[in-house]
Amino acid sequence: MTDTTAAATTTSGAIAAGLATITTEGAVLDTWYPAPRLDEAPGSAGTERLSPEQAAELLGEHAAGAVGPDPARGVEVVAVRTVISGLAENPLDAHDVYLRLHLLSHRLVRPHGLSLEGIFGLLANVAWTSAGPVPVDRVEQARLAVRAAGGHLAVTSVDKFPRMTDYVTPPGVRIGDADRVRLGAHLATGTTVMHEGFVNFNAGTLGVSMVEGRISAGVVVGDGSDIGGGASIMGTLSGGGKEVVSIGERCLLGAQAGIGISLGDDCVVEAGLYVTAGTRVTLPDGSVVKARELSGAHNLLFRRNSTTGAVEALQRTGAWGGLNAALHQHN
Ligand SMILES: CC(C)(COP(=O)(O)OP(=O)(O)OC[C@H]1O[C@@H](n2cnc3c(N)ncnc32)[C@H](O)[C@@H]1OP(=O)(O)O)[C@@H](O)C(=O)NCCC(=O)NCCSC(=O)CCC(=O)O
Ligand SMILES: O=C(O)C1=N[C@H](C(=O)O)CCC1
Ligand SMILES: [Mg+2]
Repeated sequence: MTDTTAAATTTSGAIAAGLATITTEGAVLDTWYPAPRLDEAPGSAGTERLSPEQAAELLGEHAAGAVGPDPARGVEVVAVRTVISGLAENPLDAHDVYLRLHLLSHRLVRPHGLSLEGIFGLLANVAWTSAGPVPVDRVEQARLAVRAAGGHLAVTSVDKFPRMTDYVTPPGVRIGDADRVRLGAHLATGTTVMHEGFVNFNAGTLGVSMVEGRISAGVVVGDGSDIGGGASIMGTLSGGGKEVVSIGERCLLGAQAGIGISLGDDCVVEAGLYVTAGTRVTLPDGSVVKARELSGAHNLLFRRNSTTGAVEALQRTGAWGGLNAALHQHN
């Protein structure tokens, strides 16, 4: 796993061997790729099943014990090798999508560095359980089978994406609640995601950050920025939003604040203030602009004037204090 996040050239592809969970009807529930890699000339796209010898060679001697049918869950685990010929091309199937999500979480590709077009149609909805992925219509059968063996089936989520840490556990990060980070999140070294924080797929941090709020799909947060408790960064997957928001370096999004425009570097949003693209913002000279006109500007403080109620953007002076180094340097 590299830590430099080679900005993926969109011409490159990827190759990985992995273990896939497949239902008796042939639906792919997941594929885990322990060591994916980028490749400039990977060959033709697609996924092939591996022979036991190939699986041992590419995944290690323990692969043999990890494959085979699991009647309790109604699935079979198979060893596969997946090739993506070009990351700019759209994903072909669920194996391909899983490899792309792994590339992001392994920090081999930054958010927006590959196509994720159509992924919701390619991914199965899965019950993510303590016994592994289970088809949603087989949960009760799996629960009984696990109980019959003296166990207890925990279902942590029912979703198209598993939590990242069950597939990729990047070094140099802290995550208070693993359920809050989906596979496909990109967490740079020095990032801490506290329990209230959330990081979606194709989104995340590019440097040291404190994340106590929500980083929506497509959003990237620059080095040195702090996303305060319960803060919201608007996404574009639902609700009509069109602008993919980014947060620059050394920004502070205050607790319970929200932002629907991009922030440049060294910006602060007051705790509790939600700045949407259409918010009318008063500037120091008294003029009023829509917040979208300030999108990406550096060094601004957004606040709601507590005597007039007007949202104001002020040129920032001084520092908000920055991140507490002690919370990040030992990640
Ligand atoms: C907006 C700021 C940045 C302002 O702070 P500053 O330190 O820059 O300024 P200040 O010293 O408070 O104020 C400077 C001057 O501006 C005035 N002033 C300040 N805010 C004002 C407002 N809203 N309207 C009108 N005037 C205002 C002050 O009275 C003062 O005036 P004079 O000059 O006349 O004296 C702050 O209030 C804020 O919201 N910070 C965010 C902190 C945060 O949320 N961190 C994330 C923690 S996350 C967390 O804690 C987790 C908890 C959780 O889960 O919720
Ligand atoms: O990184 C941590 O750990 C943090 N802890 C604080 C707490 O426990 O309240 C909040 C900020 C980050
Ligand atoms: Mg939990």
